[in-house]
Amino acid sequence: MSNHDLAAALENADLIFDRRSLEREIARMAVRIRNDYAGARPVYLTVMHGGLPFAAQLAMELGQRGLDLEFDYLHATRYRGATTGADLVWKHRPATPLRGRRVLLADDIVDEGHTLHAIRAWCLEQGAAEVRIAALAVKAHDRCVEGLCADYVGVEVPDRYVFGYGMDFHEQGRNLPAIYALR
Ligand SMILES: O=P(O)(O)OC[C@H]1O[C@H](OP(=O)(O)OP(=O)(O)O)[C@H](O)[C@@H]1O
Ligand SMILES: Nc1nc2[nH]cnc2c(=O)[nH]1
Repeated sequence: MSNHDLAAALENADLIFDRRSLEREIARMAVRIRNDYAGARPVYLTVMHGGLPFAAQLAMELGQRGLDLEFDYLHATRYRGATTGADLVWKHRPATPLRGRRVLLADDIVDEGHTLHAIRAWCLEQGAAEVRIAALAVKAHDRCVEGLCADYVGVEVPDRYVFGYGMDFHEQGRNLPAIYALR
């Protein structure tokens, strides 16, 4: 049994976005993305693990609107189950050649922005023609890396540790269909 009990965390957290409101925001985001990528077939990179539920939901909304995607994924982590960030560790890099391609990154959250900043830089080093970021959530504070800004954002979350809809509480709770913020 983990020291970090999910049931206790839920008791000590506020539900800030339920599934219906998140999926409504994802559908809105899909309309913008589909319009921006008309005639294109982007490489769609899911940032594991946290980006998985959001990336799946967004992909379906895009497919419904006629935008085809080339799927691949990567895993770069700096939290590794903890609630504060450290150095970024790459666990998997995408196999798809990125040279000359339009890349769309799908991740759950931009907090301090270090993760997506490094991932975007790596994609550009690989020769990507363009890299855009779709994030389910951005955290409201002024500690974000300069120059890192998501192109497509679902919701803004408070400056508290959040979990659910892909985001973990000590590697638990990723498949909760809502976002919670610890008090
Ligand atoms: O903006 P930052 O402060 O860099 O934090 C955001 C990153 O943190 C989380 O990943 P994490 O390192 O927890 O890996 P995980 O997706 O495997 O949980 C999240 O999925 C983002 O990728
Ligand atoms: N689960 C989770 N992961 C994060 N990575 C960066 N910030 C957060 C956060 O608030 N919650």
